[in-house]
Amino acid sequence: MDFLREIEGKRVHDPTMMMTKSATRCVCIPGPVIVGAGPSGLAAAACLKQKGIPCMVLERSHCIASLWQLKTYDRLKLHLPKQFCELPLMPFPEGFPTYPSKQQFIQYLEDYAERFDINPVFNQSVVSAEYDRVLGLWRVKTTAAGLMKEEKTASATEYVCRWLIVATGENAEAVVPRVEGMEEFKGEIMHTSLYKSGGDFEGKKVLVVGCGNSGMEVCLDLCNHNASPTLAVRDTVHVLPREMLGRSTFGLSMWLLKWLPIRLVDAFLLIVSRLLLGDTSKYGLHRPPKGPLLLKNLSGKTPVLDVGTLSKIKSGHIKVCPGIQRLTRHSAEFVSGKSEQFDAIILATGYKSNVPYWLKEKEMFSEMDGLPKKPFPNGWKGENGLYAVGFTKRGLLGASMDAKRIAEDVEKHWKAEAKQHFSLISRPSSNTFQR
Ligand SMILES: Cc1cc2nc3c(=O)[nH]c(=O)nc-3n(C[C@H](O)[C@H](O)[C@H](O)COP(=O)(O)OP(=O)(O)OC[C@H]3O[C@@H](n4cnc5c(N)ncnc54)[C@H](O)[C@@H]3O)c2cc1C
Ligand SMILES: NC(=O)C1=CN([C@@H]2O[C@H](COP(=O)(O)OP(=O)(O)OC[C@H]3O[C@@H](n4cnc5c(N)ncnc54)[C@H](OP(=O)(O)O)[C@@H]3O)[C@@H](O)[C@H]2O)C=CC1
Ligand SMILES: O=C(O)C(=O)Cc1c[nH]c2ccccc12
Repeated sequence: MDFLREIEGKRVHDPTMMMTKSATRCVCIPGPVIVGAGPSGLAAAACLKQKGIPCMVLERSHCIASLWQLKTYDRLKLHLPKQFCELPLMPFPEGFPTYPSKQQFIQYLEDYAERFDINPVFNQSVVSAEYDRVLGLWRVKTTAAGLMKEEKTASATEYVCRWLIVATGENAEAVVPRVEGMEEFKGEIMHTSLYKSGGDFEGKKVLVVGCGNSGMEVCLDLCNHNASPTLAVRDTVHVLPREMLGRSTFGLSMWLLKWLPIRLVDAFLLIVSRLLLGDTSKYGLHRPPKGPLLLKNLSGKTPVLDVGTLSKIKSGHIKVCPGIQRLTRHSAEFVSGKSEQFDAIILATGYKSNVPYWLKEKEMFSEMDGLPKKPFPNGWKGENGLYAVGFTKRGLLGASMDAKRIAEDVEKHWKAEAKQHFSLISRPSSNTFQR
């Protein structure tokens, strides 16, 4: 990282330093700092690199794409066809199947980082980022992830930069709901981010809470490993077949949306789903009043793309129950008043952004959900060189769109500033300082 310049060692004016008597390293970055080395951060870095703009990527984990490498289950595949999941500037390898496996996707991301020579600084958790109006620069503070408290303070670093690109993702933290009686329950309670395989639950009765794509697929996986899953569904859900009429449901929807209003495309999706899947409400999966694409657009709620779970529900291998009321030592009581014994509980209750915890600038991101306040497609740009990549609720496709826009925008400023800099250094008088 030859473009780094350590501009300051000990910072005597730093209040934390005065308290801890330790040093905060301060590093000045000429280009943007990108927070997060997931697909979004990598895409932004690649687009910048292609334009000759250096950047620094900070990652709290020890590897790239930590969500995919560390927090997803073994049987996971992309559930949108590969052409909708490619990052900019580098297609998937020819031999990849339509729905690449998690391992294939991770390999692609590793190759992507190598191809664009992206070398994130690992084990760096960004704990605060603040715009310094006097300097006109961002101050991004990190601690070394995984260290003890004292060591963390000792290894604190402040990165100073002109542009800050937030790429920490919509899925940065697991949502773990409070359920009455949770501490009494004797079996294991695990969030899907820690779930790997149904093999760990063979022969067990498992309650899966939440029926998004994770909950539905985990039920199928449990079933395939001879466990007995029950799915707790507290609300309505759209289940669509992953494919219809020989095409991917997602691809077909995007194509139809070019010609037809969303209302009609939704009506079409519901008719075909009814023909292929039957009436899902017969099995406890009631559909929302709004159509699947309209609901996705308005609330970000992703329809479930069925990869075989529904047939296991129909055959009775997966049971469906209403939401949980409370837990006891060995059982769950549902809102219907019924209760049932379980050996383990898997919380498929989703994820949330962590931006409000560390970004001190409060204009761009909502404090409520940690997502940009401006609706799609305008959420990528904030004030004073602040950007967001991967917060569109439109998966990897949305992240790629953001990354390209951000790189184009930064390039404008980068060129303008380089020009200014050049004209300053090339002016004869600029060689001498006039006091
Ligand atoms: C199980 C699952 C399957 C999915 N499948 C698909 C799919 O098939 N197609 C699709 O389009 N989308 C899918 N998604 C959506 C998913 O959000 C994207 O695939 C993608 O991972 C988003 O990339 P990202 O870089 O924005 O976020 P992430 O992949 O979450 O990466 C963010 C990175 O930022 C790091 N980070 C977070 N906070 C900090 C901090 N404070 N300091 C430093 N680093 C930090 C994290 O460690 C992480 O490495 C899936 C999501 C899940 C959970
Ligand atoms: N193969 C693939 O490509 C896969 C992709 N994904 C993607 O990953 C992302 C995350 O998906 P997922 O992990 O399923 O999370 P989601 O946010 O999509 O779903 C969470 C589910 O948990 C329910 N829930 C939340 N809180 C509670 C609570 N307190 N009590 C009961 N139920 C609760 C929600 O219900 P409610 O609707 O009522 O809030 C919802 O059904 C999505 O974008 C998804 O599409 C996930 C798995 C596989
Ligand atoms: O996987 C996700 O959560 C996505 O955001 C991508 C996605 C999956 N299914 C969809 C249906 C409509 C729009 C986006 C998606």
